[in-house]
Amino acid sequence: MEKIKIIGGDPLQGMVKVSGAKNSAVALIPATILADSPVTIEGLPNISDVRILGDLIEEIGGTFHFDGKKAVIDPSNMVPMPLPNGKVKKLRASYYLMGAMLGRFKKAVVGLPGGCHLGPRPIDQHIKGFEALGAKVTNEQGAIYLRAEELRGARIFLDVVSVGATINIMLAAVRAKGRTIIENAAKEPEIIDVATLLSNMGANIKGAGTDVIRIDGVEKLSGCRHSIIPDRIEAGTYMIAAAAMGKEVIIDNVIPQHVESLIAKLREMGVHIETSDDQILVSSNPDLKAVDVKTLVYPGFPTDLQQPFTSLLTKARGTSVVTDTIYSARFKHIDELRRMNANIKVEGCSAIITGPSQLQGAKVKASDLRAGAALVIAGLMAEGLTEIAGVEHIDRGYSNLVEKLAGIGATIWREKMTDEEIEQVKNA
Ligand SMILES: CC(=O)N[C@H]1[C@@H](OP(=O)(O)OP(=O)(O)OC[C@H]2O[C@@H](n3ccc(=O)[nH]c3=O)[C@H](O)[C@@H]2O)O[C@H](CO)[C@@H](O)[C@@H]1O
Ligand SMILES: C=C(OP(=O)(O)O)C(=O)O
Repeated sequence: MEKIKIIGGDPLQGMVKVSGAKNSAVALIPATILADSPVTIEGLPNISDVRILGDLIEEIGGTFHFDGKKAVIDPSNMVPMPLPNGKVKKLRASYYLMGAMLGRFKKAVVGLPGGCHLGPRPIDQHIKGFEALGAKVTNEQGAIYLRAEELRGARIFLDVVSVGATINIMLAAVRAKGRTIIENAAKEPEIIDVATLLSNMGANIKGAGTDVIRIDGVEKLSGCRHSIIPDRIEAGTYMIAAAAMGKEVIIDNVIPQHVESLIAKLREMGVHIETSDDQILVSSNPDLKAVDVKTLVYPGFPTDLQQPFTSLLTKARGTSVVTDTIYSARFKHIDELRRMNANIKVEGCSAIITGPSQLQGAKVKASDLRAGAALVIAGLMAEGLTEIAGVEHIDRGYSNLVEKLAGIGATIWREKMTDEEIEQVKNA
């Protein structure tokens, strides 16, 4: 086990390159199950979620050759091997194996997924979609059993706007007989990316990126080449780090339109931002203003940036209120920020931050992926040494985070934890 160490206070300057989007990658890889020949995906992030999905692809008989950026996946010899336990518990997106295996084999057994603990994360809308397409779905001892004689297109209205359910239903529907219409669909850019891959494989999908998606089932999907979109959450994380400590930082390989809600909030705080086709320049201002933020579905402010943004707000003058309407309990980072001298209280689904506070280095623990990002940003701002445990959460979603931040001037490194430290963290 490793920890991240940061000596805070260094100004950030230079260019940081964003990797491919985690939340696309983890759907694109399972989507390849639906093809009958090899698929090449370029620009994948080198994160543990991707590597674990690669292992799962191999567990069901596929091949996954990954060089840290490009993966060649051959689905031709895959079989509907049950995956009730094991690696499926290590990430959230293993739920996409349900839709993809159901779509190809008309049956699947997949354990309930893991991923970040953000309060309840039901998958009832995924199951409602599979059932509407004709699958019988049961939950037996924590694994979902899916079976269908045949899949038939259906009209499905999602009760809640869900990224995972929208993509999973698309995966199950692309090879179903007839037309599927998903209403109240999620509109995140990752959904368009997955629809683009499926279309290049031969699927017939219209409307991805709007709240009505129409899919006309086809019999066969074939291999192709696909280039993934940049990670808007990783880009946002570096933009927030730059707003916290940056002289002038250029975020490279970003689609500025994907982070418009963040750009608007940073400008409201007084941060200077310039955008071009695929870069964003962020220059900070020592006197930042407090702002209120509410997380919403895309194109609203993303819940995945709520935690890192909260760290930044400790530096702003006045009182900020951050409300998470997607995950009302996504506040496990707050106690750790308080340990670092932040003045924050949580009321219901809101965090109330009073600033500015000069954060102080401390030993803290990341409880989940974006809590980890929040603590890294806090460590960059803090006086003295911060030590962050729980690095395995950060490794789920950030490719070379330490190297990228060191490359723009941060004093940050990884170190092996001693047995005693591992014990202390486990018991905390
Ligand atoms: C792998 C991946 O892409 N993860 C992202 C995805 O997660 P995920 O796809 O799991 O999140 P959803 O969009 O499904 O969840 C949105 C909301 O709907 C609720 N819900 C969802 C499904 C369901 O069947 N029933 C239900 O009630 C959830 O509890 C949550 O309150 O979108 C989240 C919201 O943008 C992001 O935080 C995650 O980073
Ligand atoms: C919540 C997240 O991931 P996951 O859904 O994979 O747990 C995230 O990326 O912030």
